[in-house]
Amino acid sequence: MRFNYTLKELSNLSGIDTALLNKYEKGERQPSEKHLQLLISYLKLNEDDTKATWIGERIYALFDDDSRLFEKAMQVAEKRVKYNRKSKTEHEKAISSQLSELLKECSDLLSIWSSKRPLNQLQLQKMEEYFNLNYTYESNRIEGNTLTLQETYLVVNDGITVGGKSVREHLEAINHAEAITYLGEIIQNKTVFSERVLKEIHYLILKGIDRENAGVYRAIGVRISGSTHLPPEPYLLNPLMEEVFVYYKENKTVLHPVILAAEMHERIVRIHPFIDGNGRTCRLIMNLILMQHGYPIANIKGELENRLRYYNALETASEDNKNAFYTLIAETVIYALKEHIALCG
Ligand SMILES: Nc1ncnc2c1ncn2[C@@H]1O[C@H](COP(=O)(O)OP(=O)(O)OP(=O)(O)O)[C@@H](O)[C@H]1O
Repeated sequence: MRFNYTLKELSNLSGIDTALLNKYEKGERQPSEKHLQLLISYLKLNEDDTKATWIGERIYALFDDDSRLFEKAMQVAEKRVKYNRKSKTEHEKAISSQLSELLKECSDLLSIWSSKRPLNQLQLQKMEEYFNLNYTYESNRIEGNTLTLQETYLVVNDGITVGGKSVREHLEAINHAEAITYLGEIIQNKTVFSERVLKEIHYLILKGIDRENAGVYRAIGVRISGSTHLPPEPYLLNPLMEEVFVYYKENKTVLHPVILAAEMHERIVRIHPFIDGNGRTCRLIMNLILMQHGYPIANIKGELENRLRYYNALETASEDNKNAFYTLIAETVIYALKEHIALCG
């Protein structure tokens, strides 16, 4: 990498230490992603070419002379990239006529629900409290939390400690409720959904439970209990998650919002970027996208039959058949809309 400034000048501009800049220039060290971005902007480098060279160097350093491992890893990466680049037409192919009907029903019910609004402030607040609490209860129930709906209410609303239940279970209820409030703030502030937002939501989920891993991608391999799907190795997380957000950017105005929400849930949970809390975080992401489009929270129920349907749909989705997962989410959205409409009379 050649600089058109003296090291001192560039250091003053970019805030990068001169000794480090010296090593970057001599090729003795690779810049971090943050430094690379700074260098691209201050040196006015071609972003794509510079990033491609940088990634190439990192891959080379990672595999060194192990060409067998290199080829295998490249195949995995290529498969992922192809998967992420699926076009709208391919999505449409995955949508059965029955699912198209369900999506139409979602849109029609949304129009009815939108025409019922605005409700008076108190009515809206009461409804939100009711649905948000149910959502916290069910989402945590999927994850294995044993607090009942009533207990969840007491913990979240009255700060009451329930005898015989662990501190962790209490924190999970409080954290999830807080994460829903955060979704509301994102929508109100019109914050764009990004990787930073994803990590902030995850941070809220694990806050006070696992300080080290809250809001941070995992550094070790994970397995999903009961699933044959093997999430990617940690060194692939950053590029894969970057792809997910490229996908989001490219498709957010193209796909039906219910499909977009389901896709983002499925794509992120398949990568399983966090050590724990992936399910709850992905369900929150899905709901953030739905809410951004005016839909109410889609609450996947935690009772056994429904939980199994949810897991099975994710398992077949990881084998590239997403119809069952899309259908589950569309039906959950329809149920939520009908509940909301019924409550408004
Ligand atoms: N076959 C599968 N492929 C991809 N993801 C799956 C599969 N089966 C289950 N999952 C997802 O993985 C989640 C479990 O991951 P993890 O334990 O990190 O999340 P959690 O939030 O702690 O728990 P939970 O998701 O049960 O609330 C499930 O909730 C579901 O969303």
